[in-house]
Amino acid sequence: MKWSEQAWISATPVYNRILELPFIQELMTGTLSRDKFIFYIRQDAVYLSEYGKVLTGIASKLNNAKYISAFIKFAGDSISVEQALHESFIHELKTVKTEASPSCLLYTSYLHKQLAHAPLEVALAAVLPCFWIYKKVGDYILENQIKGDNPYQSWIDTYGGDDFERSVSEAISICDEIAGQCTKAGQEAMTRAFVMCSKFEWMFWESAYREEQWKI
Ligand SMILES: Cc1ncc(CO)c(N)n1
Repeated sequence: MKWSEQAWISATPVYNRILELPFIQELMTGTLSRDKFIFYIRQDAVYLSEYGKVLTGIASKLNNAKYISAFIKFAGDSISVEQALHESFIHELKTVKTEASPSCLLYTSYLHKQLAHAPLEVALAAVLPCFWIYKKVGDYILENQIKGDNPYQSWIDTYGGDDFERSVSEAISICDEIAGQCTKAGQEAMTRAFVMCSKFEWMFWESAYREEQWKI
């Protein structure tokens, strides 16, 4: 079995809980409150700018030209997606700089920590849920939504469908090729990071629904 197949099996209970989240269910029906969605988009802008830096950092540690250009492209895409979503949902030109919520800070700090201190394959596994879970959630919504006026359709179309699919398959196959050169213990460490970041994806949406604030 490929590493990715086994990693997905390990993360499936978390993925199923993500689909049940009110944020995802209401995003699908279009009933999600605009305030909750805007809170999410602002936090996601913070997230994506850190995520782009982590992807660039991974690129700088890779040795294979094909992988390097893939990760540089992923980093560039994360910036353009952020800009496009920001423009379509937050129309004001100047937005106040958003402070990361506790969940957003936890997730981005974990990614930076893997990049700084973990073996490269573990950092790779840590960024994979960002691709794979979004793709699965985007497809789930596209398949189950009742077509009509959904104010969040451009978000759904960004992650469901074919364009994002190519990047996701490429990220999965790079992880599999690198996992193939790792020991069993190395692959297990990859899976732990993959499951951990899948939990952070759950936390990110769950915290956006609550418009999570700092308690102090
Ligand atoms: C929190 C989060 N994870 C993954 C993605 C997809 O890139 C995103 N936009 N935001």
